[in-house]
Amino acid sequence: MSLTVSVFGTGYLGATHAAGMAELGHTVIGVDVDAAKIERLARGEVPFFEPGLPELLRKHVESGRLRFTTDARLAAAEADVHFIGVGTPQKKGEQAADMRFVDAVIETLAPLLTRPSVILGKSTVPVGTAARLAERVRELAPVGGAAELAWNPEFLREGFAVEDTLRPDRLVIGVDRDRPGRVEQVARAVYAEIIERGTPFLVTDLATAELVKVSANAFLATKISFINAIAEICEVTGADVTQLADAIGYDERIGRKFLGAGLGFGGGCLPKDIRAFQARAGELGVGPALGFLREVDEINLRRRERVVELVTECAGGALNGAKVAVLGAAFKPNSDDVRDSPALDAAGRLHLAGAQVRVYDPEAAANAAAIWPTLTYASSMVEACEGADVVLVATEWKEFREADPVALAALVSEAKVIDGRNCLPVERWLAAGWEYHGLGRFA
Ligand SMILES: NC(=O)C1=CN([C@@H]2O[C@H](COP(=O)(O)OP(=O)(O)OC[C@H]3O[C@@H](n4cnc5c(N)ncnc54)[C@H](O)[C@@H]3O)[C@@H](O)[C@H]2O)C=CC1
Ligand SMILES: O=C(O)[C@H]1O[C@H](OP(=O)(O)OP(=O)(O)OC[C@H]2O[C@@H](n3ccc(=O)[nH]c3=O)[C@H](O)[C@@H]2O)[C@H](O)[C@@H](O)[C@@H]1O
Repeated sequence: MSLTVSVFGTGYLGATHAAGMAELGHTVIGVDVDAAKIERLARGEVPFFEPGLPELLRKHVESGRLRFTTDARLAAAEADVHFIGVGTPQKKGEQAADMRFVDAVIETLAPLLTRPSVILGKSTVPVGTAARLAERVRELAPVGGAAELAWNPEFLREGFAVEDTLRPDRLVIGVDRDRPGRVEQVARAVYAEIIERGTPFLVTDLATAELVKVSANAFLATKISFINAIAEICEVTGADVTQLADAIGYDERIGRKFLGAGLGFGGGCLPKDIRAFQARAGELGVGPALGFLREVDEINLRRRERVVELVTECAGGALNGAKVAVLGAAFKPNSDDVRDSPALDAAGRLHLAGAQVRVYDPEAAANAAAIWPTLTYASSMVEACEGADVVLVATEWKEFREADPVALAALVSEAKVIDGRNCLPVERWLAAGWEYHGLGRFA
């Protein structure tokens, strides 16, 4: 069944979700308060880097199935289902999530709902938010309880956003058990094509759906920090964390995924989500239950310091004036996102410590420069490496993993590389004469 849906927020999540909904056969209206972003999207341009998304978005903009507007009234007038995909960043100077964007959508949209409608929240929110917003919708909507709200968390990964949207591992929808309505049925219609393929479709209460999302991210963050804690032990014992991860990863109960030791996790989600989760647990009087997430955060941030330490050692004990090539600024490859990026953070720390840093990233330089305008940005890997005393691989772009170590060795001043993502073929780099340092291996 083809529906008309709106998506509030057209950032990494919202723009992908809007294009994905169109691909599933629905008519879609993307709504954002950022007029410049909406203008670009309406022309069929994606204002950020996400593989596969430009093609999908353009296809549906051109067919007329996907439109963009800044006018919430248009969405309220035409759509029966409204997704909320606006940001929930960390509050400045606090651990908690800033809910003002989600709240603003409800305050704008709910009074415009003059016919039975369904609101599906996708943003990552503190547990208890959905129940609060459901109440607010009933208060504000002219149709009262005929405007229903459910929570439908999103699990997409940047870099694989289109694939994850169209072929998710599971769909979760949290509903208000005390007010059974038509929301579950509508959600089933929205995702019919995905459900028909046998994708698990879990219907829970509101709190469980909210907690599923933050628990998943907390688990992923914990897994990464676990292996990075072991990397610290490997560094003082001469052990190799990548071999160790392979060995424990063969145990199916553990699994090899997310045991990539290195510079640690960053991005617009894992760091702020584990902090917001701790803050919420504190508010609920169960702070100690999530005390371990503080350690997870600390282990993660220590990896950034360790990289600076390694660069300093490679530069002969002092960073002042050392020429450092930093390859990568994005928080992960196949993304231009630099929010809480370990790569950019390490580059910034090196710069502040007096190193002459030249950063190269195939997609993220413009976003990086907006945060760190005082860093020097090279337009190629070669330009970044020319004359460098130390090369730091900070984001595992394919271009770096597959770089020719012989050619690079001829460009640099000193052939010393720190593999901040344990992603380089070590034997090739050693054979090309490089002094190689990984994290948790060959330290
Ligand atoms: N980026 C990702 O891969 C994923 C993000 N999430 C969650 O999705 C939410 C959004 O994340 P991102 O897309 O990364 O954020 P983002 O910062 O890229 O995009 C947020 C968008 O919301 C817009 N916005 C703010 N107030 C608005 C309003 N009142 N009405 C309409 N639009 C408004 C902003 O202008 C911006 O374009 C967050 O809660 C995040 O935790 C969940 C899964 C994946
Ligand atoms: O809530 C969200 O926004 C999303 O957060 C993460 O997705 P994403 O932030 O796009 O990226 P990940 O692939 O999870 O990587 C996060 C960070 O962990 C790092 N990482 C990942 C894996 C690993 O083994 N080691 C490691 O250091 C990456 O380099 C990156 O900095 C989750 O994987 C998604 O399921 C979730 O929907």
